[in-house]
Amino acid sequence: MEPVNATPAAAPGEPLLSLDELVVEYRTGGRRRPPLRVLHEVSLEVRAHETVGLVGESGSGKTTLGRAVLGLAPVAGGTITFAGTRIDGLGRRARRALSRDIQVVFQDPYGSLNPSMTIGDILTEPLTARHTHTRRAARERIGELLDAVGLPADTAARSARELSGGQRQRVAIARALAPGPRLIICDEPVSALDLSTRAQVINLLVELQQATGVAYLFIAHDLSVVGHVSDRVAVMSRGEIVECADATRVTTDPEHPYTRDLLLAAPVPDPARQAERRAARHRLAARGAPAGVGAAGSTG
Ligand SMILES: Nc1ncnc2c1ncn2[C@@H]1O[C@H](COP(=O)(O)OP(=O)(O)OP(=O)(O)O)[C@@H](O)[C@H]1O
Repeated sequence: MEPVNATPAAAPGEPLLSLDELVVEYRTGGRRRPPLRVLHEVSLEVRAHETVGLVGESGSGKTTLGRAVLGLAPVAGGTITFAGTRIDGLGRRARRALSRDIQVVFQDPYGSLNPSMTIGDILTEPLTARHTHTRRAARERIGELLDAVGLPADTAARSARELSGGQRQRVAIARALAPGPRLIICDEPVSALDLSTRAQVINLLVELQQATGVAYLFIAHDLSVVGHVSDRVAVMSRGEIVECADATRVTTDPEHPYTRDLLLAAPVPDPARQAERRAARHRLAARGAPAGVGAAGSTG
């Protein structure tokens, strides 16, 4: 049987994930055309037990950064280190072993769960795949996981298509938690949910972190959501991190003009600020961001 933890544990505050001058390039037009550079020498650290928010306009490279950590994007330069071990360029087997430590929750709760499987089977897979649990132990663990994410035990017998978006996202979180990871990449985990469900799922993620000590890399385009859950926030624009600091600082006293525009573009009830907000959204649009960036499900 393989060891329960493939990499040594890190104490709270110690570096867990480190990106050092990471470059990602996609080959889009065959060998003749130069590759498309999507991440430009990005450096970022996630410490054990902390949440780092990654915010930026659509197309800035946030998902690509998460995919690079998961070994799913082509790294053309720099390094990725997890708990002291270099993980860029790992072979398939080592990458599979690492999947115990690094998990992911995607945005789309409708696309990320196989509708032809029961929730029990979906949760059994990560528990038995590496022989860490017998089927019987897995059944017990599934009960605990469902309870931890606030779902009744009989959810195990249901299929994903019988569940709401919020319930599905809870299952996706339970699946990510199943192997006992030390880092979960949350890629826009609440963007597809309605406002009240968003708050519930965010609170759940915060509670689970307090209970398990898991670290999050929390990717979103909405600075208010990211600021709420994160210890530190990194702001990404056009494949570069333009600002990275304490979450309160970034959301109340940002240094970079781009971060200030992200904040200003967020929806506010105060009509006196609407003109300011429109101007910020125009500036963001001029940089290539869509008009909705920074505005959580809002208009005007
Ligand atoms: N497989 C791919 N092949 C070529 N280009 C890609 C690929 N994946 C992403 N890109 C490009 O990389 C850039 C960054 O995309 P990415 O999805 O990382 O941005 P994002 O900040 O996560 O955006 P969003 O918030 O819309 O998800 C975009 O220009 C995108 O078109």
